[in-house]
Amino acid sequence: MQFVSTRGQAPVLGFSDAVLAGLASDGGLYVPQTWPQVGAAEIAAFAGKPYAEVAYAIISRFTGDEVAPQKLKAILDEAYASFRHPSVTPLLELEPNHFVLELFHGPTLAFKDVAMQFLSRMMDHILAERGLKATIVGATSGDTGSAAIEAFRGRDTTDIFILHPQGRTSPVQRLQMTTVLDHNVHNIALEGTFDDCQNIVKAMFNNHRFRDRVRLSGVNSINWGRIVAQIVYYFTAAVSMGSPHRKVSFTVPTGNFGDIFAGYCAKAMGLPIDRLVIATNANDILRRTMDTGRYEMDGVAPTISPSMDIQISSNFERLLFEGAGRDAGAVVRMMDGLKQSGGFALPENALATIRRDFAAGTTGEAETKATIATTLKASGYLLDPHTAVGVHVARAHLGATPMVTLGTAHPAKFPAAVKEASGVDAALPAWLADLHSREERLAVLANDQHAVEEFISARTRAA
Ligand SMILES: Cc1ncc(COP(=O)(O)O)c(C=O)c1O
Ligand SMILES: N[C@@H](CCOP(=O)(O)O)C(=O)O
Repeated sequence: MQFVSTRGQAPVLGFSDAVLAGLASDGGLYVPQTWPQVGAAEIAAFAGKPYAEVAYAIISRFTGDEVAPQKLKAILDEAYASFRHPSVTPLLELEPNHFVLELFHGPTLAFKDVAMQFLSRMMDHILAERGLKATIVGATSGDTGSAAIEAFRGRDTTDIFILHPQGRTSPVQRLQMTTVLDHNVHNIALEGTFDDCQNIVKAMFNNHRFRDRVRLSGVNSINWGRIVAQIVYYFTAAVSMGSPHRKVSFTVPTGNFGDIFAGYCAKAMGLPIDRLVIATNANDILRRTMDTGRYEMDGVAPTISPSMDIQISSNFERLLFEGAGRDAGAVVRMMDGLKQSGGFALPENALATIRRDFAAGTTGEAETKATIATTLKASGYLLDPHTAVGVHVARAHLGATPMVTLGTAHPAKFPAAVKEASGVDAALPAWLADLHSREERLAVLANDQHAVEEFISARTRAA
């Protein structure tokens, strides 16, 4: 399997090189050259299989012969043994025809663990085989950072540097990152927003001298290695709802568009998905884009679902590439518009294609809190604020087709918001119970690419 950049100028790469590259050298994102297909009989046969086995069936289509079958199986078995639920990503019925796919049974209580537990082992394997070390960078609004740090901590092949927006994550999210004191873990609290963190990460990738000198690699969902692992749970969820004989819709609390793009990939591979519903919080750039056909930035407002406080939704570029008929030139024009004037109009063909597969809705702050409270009262189920954004939007899109809302985080990651909405204290699990008394280590840096590069250069072992 080969991977091409959405901007058409970077070299075509195999799986391992695409994973190590993270962002393509032309600033684009890697996507598979073609979509491998999974036939109806094979989908049906996934029923009742262990999660790691389904993961192998999906992911091996992308790794091809680059990773030996036994090695890939071992990586997946180990990755999903770290989950505290035997199904890994269990599905429960919230109300008639509406289900929640719980993606938060991994070590850091958010859906990011599903991909990160795989990616860290895969990168470790690729680097060890080549006798290399890499510098991992990531931008986080809270969950990617903790999942990445947990997955990469203590590894010899990598040093990891995570940028989070100072004061804009929940305290639990921050502590899950800053209390990990392993020698290869470095936390940077940036004086800026998540978008600033992500801009600096992308700018470091586009500084080719720096990128090559420290052997830069990324763990945000710009890395194809993240997306590929997130495709799997769309298959397991749909199969347990009766696919391929029955269509299923998904509502996805959305920020950087990685999670919902994985749903699009599953559909492109043959999974009978009806609608993919984008659920945004008050930072509703994607819902507005769907309504108006223009992607227009207008500032980020802090919300009680902070992991989705995003304006520059990186993976939307992958969808634009697909929607525009894989016209890399059109993608470059749109991304230039974003850089120069903070917005762009979608070409008509792209908008029509995207509207065929996707719908969108927004949940405001008051509605998020009300959804947490009313859901608890009606069904005894405690939602985290991100999943609540999804549940509220999903309810407006319920129909004959079963709807699955992705449960992206555990409520205990956002105790203040959950308590305010429901009166309930969401307790951390035993392995995190002493989180608030652990020692913290972090560096506060200005929103300045040069300062971040100097910080990394002085500490990485990969240079
Ligand atoms: C809890 C939670 N929900 C939803 C999202 C949005 O997911 P994505 O960025 O893949 O759209 C995030 C962050 O990515 C998150 O941490
Ligand atoms: N919400 C994310 C933001 C980064 O998203 P990613 O999926 O691209 O890594 C977070 O929790 O950090």
